[in-house]
Amino acid sequence: MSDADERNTSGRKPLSLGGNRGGSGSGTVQQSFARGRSKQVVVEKKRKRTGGPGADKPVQDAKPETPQTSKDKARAARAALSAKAKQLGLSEEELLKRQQAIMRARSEAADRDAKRKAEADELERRDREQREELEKQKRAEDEERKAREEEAARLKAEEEARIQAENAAAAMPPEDADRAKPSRKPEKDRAPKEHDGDAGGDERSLLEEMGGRVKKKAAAPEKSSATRSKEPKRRQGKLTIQNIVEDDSDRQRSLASMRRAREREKQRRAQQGKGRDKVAREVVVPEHITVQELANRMAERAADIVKFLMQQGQMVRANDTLDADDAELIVEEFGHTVKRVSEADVETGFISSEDPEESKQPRAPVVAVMGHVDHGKTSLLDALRSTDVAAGEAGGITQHIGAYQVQLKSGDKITFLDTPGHAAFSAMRSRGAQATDIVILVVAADDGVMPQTIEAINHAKASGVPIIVAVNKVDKPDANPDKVLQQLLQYEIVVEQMGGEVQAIPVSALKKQGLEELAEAITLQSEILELKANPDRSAEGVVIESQVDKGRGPVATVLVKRGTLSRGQIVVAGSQWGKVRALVNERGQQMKDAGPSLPAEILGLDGAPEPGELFAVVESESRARELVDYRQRQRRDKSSGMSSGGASLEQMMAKLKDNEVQELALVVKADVQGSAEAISSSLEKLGNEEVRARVIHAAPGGVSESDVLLAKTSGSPIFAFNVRANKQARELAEAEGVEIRYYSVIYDVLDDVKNTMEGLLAPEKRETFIGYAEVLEVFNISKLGKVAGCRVTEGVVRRGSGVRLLRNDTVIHEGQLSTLKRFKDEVSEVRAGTECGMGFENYHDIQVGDKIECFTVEEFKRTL
Ligand SMILES: Nc1nc2c(ncn2[C@@H]2O[C@H](COP(=O)(O)OP(=O)(O)OP(=O)(O)O)[C@@H](O)[C@H]2O)c(=O)[nH]1
Repeated sequence: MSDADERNTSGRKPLSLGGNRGGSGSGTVQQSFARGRSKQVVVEKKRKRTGGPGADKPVQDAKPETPQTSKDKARAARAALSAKAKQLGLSEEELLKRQQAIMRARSEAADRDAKRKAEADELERRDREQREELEKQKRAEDEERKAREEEAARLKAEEEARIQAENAAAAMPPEDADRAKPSRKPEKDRAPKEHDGDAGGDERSLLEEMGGRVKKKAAAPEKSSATRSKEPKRRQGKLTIQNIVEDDSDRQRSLASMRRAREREKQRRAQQGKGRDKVAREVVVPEHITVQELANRMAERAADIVKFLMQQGQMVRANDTLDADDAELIVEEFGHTVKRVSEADVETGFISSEDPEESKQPRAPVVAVMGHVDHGKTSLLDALRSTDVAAGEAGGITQHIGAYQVQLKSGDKITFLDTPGHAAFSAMRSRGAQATDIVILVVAADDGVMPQTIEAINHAKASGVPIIVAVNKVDKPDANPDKVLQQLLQYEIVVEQMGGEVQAIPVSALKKQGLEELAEAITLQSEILELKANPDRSAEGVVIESQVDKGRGPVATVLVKRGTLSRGQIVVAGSQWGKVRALVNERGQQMKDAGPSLPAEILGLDGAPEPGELFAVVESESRARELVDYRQRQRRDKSSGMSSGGASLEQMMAKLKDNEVQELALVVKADVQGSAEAISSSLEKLGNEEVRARVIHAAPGGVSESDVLLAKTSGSPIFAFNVRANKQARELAEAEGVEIRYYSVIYDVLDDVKNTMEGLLAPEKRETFIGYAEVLEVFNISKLGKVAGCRVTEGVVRRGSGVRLLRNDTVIHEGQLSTLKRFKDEVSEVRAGTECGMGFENYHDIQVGDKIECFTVEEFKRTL
């Protein structure tokens, strides 16, 4: 040790383990040189680094240390070691060994860690290499596959091109075929490219496109199979003609499936389309519409509507009419939208607005002659016209309206309407008043004011038409004109003679007295009224009368109110229309045209219009048809009112239960429209709250087959007034069991119907009391139920008679006496003071002490 210390002082590194214990071992070795020379060399042995931080320190510190500091440190370390050994109770040796052992263990742990890390790095590297290898491989495979596909497509295209070229060559002359071959090839070459491009899109888009092109469709499955599995890849790999054939068979299957897909798509679109239409449809709903028509407009089935309404409790048929509200509900229920319109819009412009004042010219007054029966209306008109119309009238009653124009001596013209005087014609009279400017009220001086005189006054007043009173028959000895004028006061007709404004002219139609004065009065009145009309426009007016003439067909007597009616014009009158074939005046003369206030018969209509209806010239046939169709529809709806319009189950039940009112349906045919109307209005006035007549059809003309059919369906007889049934109608009526009754007097029609209706009246029931019985005992008899053992206390009891069971003087049952026994025998009657057994029909709650009242009921026929 001391040697070492000496050498150290000479600057040599000491060879000691102790001083360099931390990181390296060092010592001196004898190095021999040539020729026996030797040298002491200090050898320092570096220890391997250990992982521990404590272990590093001495090594790091060792380098920059000078030998002096190192020595000091070694000393310090030794001192610390000995201090620590002392502290732990160990010798320095032991502590040193322990520390060496710890160092070794640390070094070994560090080695293990390093080894593990190296292994992990190695594994990662190998894995990466493997992945790279795989990717490389995959890329190579992809390239190979692509190349194969292109090759396959090329071969196929070539094959197809070849086949087509062969076909073309077969079809063409040889030189054309040669030319065609190269030109078609590039086209075919392009085809697979198109494939590739399309294949980029997905399969669904192909289906939706529905191209229907075979090539496109063929590409889809091929591509999809190639991307989906490896199997087709293998198949494609072995590309032979066989392979292409197999591809063809694939294509066949694909086509079939595409077709199915196309069908499915079609269906889906159809359904979608349907749904869309349903929502989009706007349904025009007029005021009335049949179920069928509504179904058509909604593009639904009528049966579906019927079914729907049935579910709602309404029983309708396809031909039944629904009102707009019902139709709207249905339309909305079926998922459509509603557009309500008024069909009446068609009427707009039929009657035009007022003409400008400057276009108007004076016109003749239209005068209606009204009054009570036989007060001399016709005679007065005759006198005014100097023609005898009254002579030709059957039974002396004017059965239809007439219109005539007369020219006075002064040149003034007056149009007269001869309205009938019978009460049945009141409706028509009211129309006459509507068409008139002045009413001449004929009152017979010997008879005075009568019921129909009053009616005429009321009509005239209601329509605001001024009245001129003609006090007729002043020639008669018992004539009292003043009395007539006084009577009229009651009805607010104050004549001039009485200080009023109404003109009253005493006349005698028979003696032709006072006629001029009457004409003057009319002229004066019309001057006051300033009657004017525009003659230079299309004609409008009113139908006065109509009939179906055997030879001439439908004839309508019209009064032109403004404009001028000419032959050849198209006229709509009520619900009839036609081209004016002829215009005839009251004398039977043909006219070319008819101006304002002129009455004329027009021929050429397709039916007889209703009196009082307005007529007008229209510009075209189509316009006429449109109007007439609408009006006829309106009439049909009106006449079928009850049966159509949606009879609900409730209504049906109510109708069945409600037998209180009986209706007698009737069909009336008459010689002229006026008679038909008169009869139907008179008939409808008949009846009471229990029974009434309903005229379902009243028209002029003979009885036709259609009338018979109508009567048959409504279960009605036909009342033919002054007309006959044709042969076919007669035969049909016989076959169908329809009764046709012929009449020539209106009263007979009314009487007959009245009698029939009386037959429909429920007979009157009169009850007669016949006896009382008292219940003494009640027996239960198995077959009969409860039977009362009674004693008849008053009168007589009869089997089958009506009975009332009274308990404490209260009626608790009313019914029929079904059992009446004396001992064990059934008897028909039992008299007072006798005991008997009594049983009720369907009633068994009888108690001892009850009273039984017996009565009979008699029925009496009722009259209206
Ligand atoms: N003495 C006399 N008799 C008259 C006069 N006017 C009419 N008569 C008679 O009275 C009767 C009835 O006359 P019509 O002209 O038919 O009477 P109407 O009011 O037209 O009768 P209807 O058409 O049935 O409503 C006839 O017999 C006439 O001869 C008259 O001024 N003096």
